[in-house]
Amino acid sequence: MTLKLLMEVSPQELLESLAELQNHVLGYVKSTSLKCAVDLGIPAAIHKRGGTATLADIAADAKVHPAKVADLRRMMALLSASGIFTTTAAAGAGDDGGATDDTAAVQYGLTTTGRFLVGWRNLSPVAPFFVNSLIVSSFFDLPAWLTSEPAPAGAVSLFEQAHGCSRQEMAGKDAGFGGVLRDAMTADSELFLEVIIVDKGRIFRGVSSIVDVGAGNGAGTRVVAKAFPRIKCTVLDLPQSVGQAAAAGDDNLSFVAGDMFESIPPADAVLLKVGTHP
Ligand SMILES: C[S@@+](CC[C@H](N)C(=O)[O-])C[C@H]1O[C@@H](n2cnc3c(N)ncnc32)[C@H](O)[C@@H]1O
Repeated sequence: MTLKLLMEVSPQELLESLAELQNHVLGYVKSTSLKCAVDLGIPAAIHKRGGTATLADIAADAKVHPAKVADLRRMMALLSASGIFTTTAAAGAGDDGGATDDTAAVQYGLTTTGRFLVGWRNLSPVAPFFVNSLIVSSFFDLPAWLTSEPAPAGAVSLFEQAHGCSRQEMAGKDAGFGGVLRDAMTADSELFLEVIIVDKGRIFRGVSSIVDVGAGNGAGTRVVAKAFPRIKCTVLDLPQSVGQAAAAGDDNLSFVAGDMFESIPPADAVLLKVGTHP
């Protein structure tokens, strides 16, 4: 088959196909590099410097070892080609016959996507969650999951099949995972509800009570409660999720521990949002 294919395709097509395959098998380098940039605070460093920074600035702020600045440049090039950072030639670069220190030759900035990783309501916590070893490793079980019989009581998620418990249960057992899950859910919910309020705020008109079903720690519900102080907001989630969050209620925000399949507190409207799903 391969020999026949080799005779059918042009050398150009062959090279393009091999490059495409490499792109796929190395796809994880893109997401792990993004997580690395977030872990090292690179988007925040660019933001703090007024929106642009040289490689030398970034290496200094991110405390990259001087011997590895060339590797940092490669990672920045990958993330620039992937739409996270912009690159522009720094003023004066290239005017000196190549004598310029090339760590100062390029200014890195943030694309619109990159800007969602910094500042108010930023989404940077979703990177350490989605690129967490427990989440990523569950995808190695995809062939077994696809070919196995569903459990009699309903489908078992890929995560459950790989780790023997749900993500919420894992969050209870592994504090590190619990932290990245909580932070990702909070960031996702807060931004999502802000967007809904800005873009579709009229849907809240005339509503005097809302119950947010499966609201986790209620981060998104809190955004609604703050924007509409006259709406009585209720968070409903399982006891293990409501737990400590319940202590942080507000005048128009309360928490109810319960199972949505048993009962849902009465309200004018029900909010059901599912986010941060791998
Ligand atoms: C993926 S999180 C979504 C949290 C939040 N709504 C968001 O979009 O970020 C799903 C939530 O549903 C909750 N949940 C799952 N089963 C539930 C049930 N039977 N009753 C109430 N909440 C439930 C989980 O505890 C978890 O907090």
